Amino acid sequence: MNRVRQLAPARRWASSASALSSSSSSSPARNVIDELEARGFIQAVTSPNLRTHLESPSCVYVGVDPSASSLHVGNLLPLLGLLHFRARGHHALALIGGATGSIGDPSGRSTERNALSPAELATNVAGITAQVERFFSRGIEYAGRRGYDVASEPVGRPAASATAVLGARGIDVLNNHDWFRDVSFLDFLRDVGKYARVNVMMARDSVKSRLESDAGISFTEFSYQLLQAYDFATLYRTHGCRVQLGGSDQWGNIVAGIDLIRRLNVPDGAEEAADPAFGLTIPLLTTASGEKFGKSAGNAVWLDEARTSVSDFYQFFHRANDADVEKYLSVLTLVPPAHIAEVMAEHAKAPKLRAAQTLLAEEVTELVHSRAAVSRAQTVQKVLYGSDLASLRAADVLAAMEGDPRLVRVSAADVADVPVSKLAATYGLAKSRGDANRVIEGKGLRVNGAVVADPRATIAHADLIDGHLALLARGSRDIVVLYID
Ligand SMILES: N[C@@H](Cc1ccc(O)cc1)C(=O)O
Repeated sequence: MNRVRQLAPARRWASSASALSSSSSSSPARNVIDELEARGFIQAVTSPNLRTHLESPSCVYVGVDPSASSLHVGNLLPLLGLLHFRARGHHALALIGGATGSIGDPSGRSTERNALSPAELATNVAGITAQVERFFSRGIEYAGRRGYDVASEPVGRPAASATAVLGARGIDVLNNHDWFRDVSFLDFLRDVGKYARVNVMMARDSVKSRLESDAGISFTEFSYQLLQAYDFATLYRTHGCRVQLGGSDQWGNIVAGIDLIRRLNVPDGAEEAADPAFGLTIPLLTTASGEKFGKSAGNAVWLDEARTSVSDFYQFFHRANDADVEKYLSVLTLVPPAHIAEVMAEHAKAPKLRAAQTLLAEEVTELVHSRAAVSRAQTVQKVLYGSDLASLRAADVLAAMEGDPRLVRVSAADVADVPVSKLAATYGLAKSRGDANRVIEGKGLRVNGAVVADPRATIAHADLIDGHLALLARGSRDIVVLYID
């Protein structure tokens, strides 16, 4: 089940990674930092030297803890950040926190987490690992379609010792349990804890805010920062990875890693010539009204299609507010900034057409699901919004709405000569025929887009879309699609 690459256990790790500057490969076309900055991806960097560092191919990592069995749209930002690095010729590592996920990061949380059972954790690790793999294989193809040179493997061969472990795709997915499982508690206290200063650990935002609360913080969560620091130091040693990317709440953990790398690799008393490693944080994505991005009516929007259907996923982005859509296009898609500007200018002329939201929904759905998923989602969209109904193909609707309870297959005999008020009641659009009659009287029922005037009207074959479809809609929300064989 554990499909990630196995690493040699990290027992001794005092040797430093070889210098990146010795790499003779050609540099990526454009400094990824400029691109990330232009797109509003950068909250803070740990050193101004990061830009120079990234003139040469480098290795960058992002960690994801498996707190659920699927990622949600809120996880997209760091993954897209990593994709930008890969698309600009750097080597990207996605780290699944099989070990850290059993501890729980206190960053950005006001209360202690409930520990996951080992079985839950294993399910989550498997789910998220597969999803991250899929995200990057689709992401690399998507980047290729948006004009990035991703066909060749990244020139990033940061450390001589890393050549053996860096995969040819330029993206690797690792699991930190692969090195933590061989580290004993005593090893950890001796080799890592010795370098950590408790006063510094207590001053981190994630810990400080919890120390002030009545419940305090457990020793377990307090130690989390050291685990993440150890990851960074391990990837530095095994992969020559010198850059970590994370959400803005990850600043303290990233800095803890850089401190540890420095203590382990810069001999006591030596001048710190250069930054041994770097961190870069991404701003928290919020809506214009200040809410955290990624919830739809209080529920997370998942990347797993079994949890959030492709069409709900598409609709979530299609519903983005005018005030948010430009920012989302910048950080959640690889549409070039100049094109975003054009679309926004077009959008400003006729916001009702939702040109910008359509582009956003199309791009993110293509990136996360596929191009075929975009057309399926758009078919469902036409059905739900009653737009351009005449262009619908019955077979497409069947395929796009497969498994959707709003799609009902019936025989011609089920519908022939049956008054529409009865159909509405039978298929759940009204509580009873009386209710249906009242809705029809109030001009609240439509069949294939046309308002029903007479409750006794029946649906003739000629009324069907593409010979098979009768879309019954009550108001703007409730809909039943009858597919008549
Ligand atoms: N702490 C990160 C996940 C992470 C885990 C391990 C790492 O090495 C890095 C990051 C988070 O909660 O988002």
